[in-house]
Amino acid sequence: MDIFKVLSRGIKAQPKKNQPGAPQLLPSAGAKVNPQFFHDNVGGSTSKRSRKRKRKGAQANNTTESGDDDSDASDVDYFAPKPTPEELAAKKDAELKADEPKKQKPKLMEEDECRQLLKSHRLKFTVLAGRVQQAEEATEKPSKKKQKKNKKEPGEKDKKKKKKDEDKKQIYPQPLNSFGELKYTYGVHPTLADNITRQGFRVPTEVQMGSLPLQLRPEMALEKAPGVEDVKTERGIDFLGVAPTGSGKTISFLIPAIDAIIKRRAEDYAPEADEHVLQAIVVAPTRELASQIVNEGRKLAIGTGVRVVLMKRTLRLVAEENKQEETEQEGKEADKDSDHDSEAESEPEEVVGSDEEEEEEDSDAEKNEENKAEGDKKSKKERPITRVDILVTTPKILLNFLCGGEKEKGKPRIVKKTLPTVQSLILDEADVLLDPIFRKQTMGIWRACTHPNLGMTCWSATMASNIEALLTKHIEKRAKRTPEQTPKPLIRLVVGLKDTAVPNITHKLIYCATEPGKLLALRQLLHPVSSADSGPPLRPPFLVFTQTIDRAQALHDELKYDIPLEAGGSARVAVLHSSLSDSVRSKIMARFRSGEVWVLITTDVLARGVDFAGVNGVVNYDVPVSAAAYVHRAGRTGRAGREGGVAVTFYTKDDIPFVKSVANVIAMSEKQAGKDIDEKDTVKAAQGSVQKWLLDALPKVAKEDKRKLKVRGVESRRTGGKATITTKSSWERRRENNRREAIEASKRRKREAQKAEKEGGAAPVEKDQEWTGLD
Ligand SMILES: Nc1ncnc2c1ncn2[C@@H]1O[C@H](COP(=O)(O)OP(=O)(O)OP(=O)(O)O)[C@@H](O)[C@H]1O
Repeated sequence: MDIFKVLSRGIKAQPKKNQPGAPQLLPSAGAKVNPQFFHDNVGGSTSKRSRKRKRKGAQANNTTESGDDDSDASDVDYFAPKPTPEELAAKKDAELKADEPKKQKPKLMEEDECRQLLKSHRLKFTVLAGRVQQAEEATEKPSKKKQKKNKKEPGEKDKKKKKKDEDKKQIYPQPLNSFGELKYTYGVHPTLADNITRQGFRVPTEVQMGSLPLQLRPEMALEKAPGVEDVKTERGIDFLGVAPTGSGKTISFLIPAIDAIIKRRAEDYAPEADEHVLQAIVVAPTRELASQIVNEGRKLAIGTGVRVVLMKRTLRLVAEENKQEETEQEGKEADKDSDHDSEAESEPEEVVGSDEEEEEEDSDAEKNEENKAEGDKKSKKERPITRVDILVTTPKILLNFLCGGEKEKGKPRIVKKTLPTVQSLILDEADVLLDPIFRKQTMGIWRACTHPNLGMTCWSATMASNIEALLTKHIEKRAKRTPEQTPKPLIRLVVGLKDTAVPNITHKLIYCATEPGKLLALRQLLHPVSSADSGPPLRPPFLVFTQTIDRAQALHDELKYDIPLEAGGSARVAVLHSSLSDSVRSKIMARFRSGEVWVLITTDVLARGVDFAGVNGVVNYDVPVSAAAYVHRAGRTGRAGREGGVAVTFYTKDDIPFVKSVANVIAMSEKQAGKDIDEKDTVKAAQGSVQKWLLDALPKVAKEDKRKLKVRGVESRRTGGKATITTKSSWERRRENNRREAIEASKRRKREAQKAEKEGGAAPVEKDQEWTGLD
């Protein structure tokens, strides 16, 4: 080793912050983050506990900024003896133990303190359904005349009333102050609790603070809350969690699911019984997200004996035959009562959604696997049943199992099997799972879970009110068919403002006059000429979203040689979409996670749920088709409270109908982050990105058009034409077309000549088919 080099490292002056060469605050820069989003000072003073937490957080931030954190000392002192890995592990364990509160009788917070802490973290709980009073009122149905009259009431009045009612329903349950409380206050199994701390999670995020006590021990969480006399929790609760992207919703549903299984197993222990009984199903819209959930679940379940498995086509589960008549009847009832969304229930047995629009298309690899399996019926019969406690699945693949095969064109599907042992159904990204794209499939799975005490939890960063209403109505209806006839309380937690924000990242809207202009702008981001041109710093790795698979592919073809060979070349740019096979998709994911791929071009298949801790930025090459789509795409950066993420959105004049809603999300995000304080004029916050005068001048888009845009996107980008991604001039494209046509014509002539020769005749003479040369 060069000793001079080592010595010089110790004396080399570190560049100061904000100077060239100084380390930048980037999401991938490290793990020193505070995963909590909000710390408001409520009413001028915060509670003792929250003050304590805030000081802790502030300290962590200060030490990070000043750079004099203890843990960094050994990095600076190059001659200090380095601890062995065993010593480091022992030190970490000791630190974790010191963080835990001593075993003591659970101490609950007083009402006021609780209320202030919840407010300071912007946690808002509402009982959406299942209050005993409500259930009684619901039985006294208003007459049809009265209903009509109510509908005619002026909208403003209705809105005010609705808001008042919602405020009334708000409740203040106990929050989780530290992960240590899980074990000692909420009775979580010690192995599971240890697995949580071992993953390095120190401070619960807001959604974890709010949701874990209620899911684990609802009666205790509501013990000191006022106004909950009519919220009966003996049979558990149903839960709806709406929290920002990257806020830790995954472990919020996995912890209670795993813990419930451990407890049930301990209660119903029978030496001869099968240890693994399917008790929980997690449904996610894409395969990438489903396998990510499996990984998270397995880490949490280490040493607990709980098996978390990813659903596959070839997997066999323990299921019962469905009593078909009963299901039909159920479907008809649901259909009769449906008044706000006919699509949801119009064909109760036809449970599969539109194959065309689905993100989850069958991959070749899976089809081959299936064909092979079908070809050998004998081996299929012999295939053993998979022992599983928690099943993670995409909707279609589980429904195919329940219906006994794939959908035949034009035929309605019947759910032939039920899953009576499932006691917990979890919908991750619930708004998309209950959207028309997946709704019939999700409903089919829900109906197949026939346990009378089935618990339902739904999660997303965005939740439209019609989806929420649909969910509430179905929970209530289902409850009427149970022996108790009353629904469990459905409690909704909203973290921050509902639906609208990605608060901890920088947003940027860039106008490009033409489609090729977008390509130039993207290249400008990749290779900025000067820092002034480059806008916000966008460093690899980053994700680029396009509207369609074809566009993703075309953009990849354009960009793959943009990284110099010396820096990795075309291996640094990759494309991932749903028409690639499963194995290719997972290989690309692994390469992106490991840092080998710097620019990953993709479609909305990666927009939801997928967690890449190191992603520094997101580029919306094509504008997202709705505010929710923007939230999810932009939320792939700045995960777990990491700051420094950037979301850049290009728009052309074709995108005008979408820009307003995107700008509003940006404004809300900045407002939530405290960057803009203008209460009334939300769009003002986005002035840095898009001009307010321009936004004001934009036409309002009709609801129906908005719906069409959401499903189809910008039409010209689907069909190609003007919106084709290419940097070639029209002259070059024409020349290429001519050349291609000439080659094809020549091949055709050759084929025909050969054919004629074989048949013994003369070669055909082509009329008017001369090559006209290059244009
Ligand atoms: N308490 C915590 N402290 C630190 N990091 C956490 C904590 N809880 C979760 N994380 C990490 O935060 C990241 C994001 O979590 P997760 O994927 O669950 O977010 P999410 O809310 O489901 O996001 P999305 O809405 O995009 O699906 C993960 O890498 C996870 O390990």
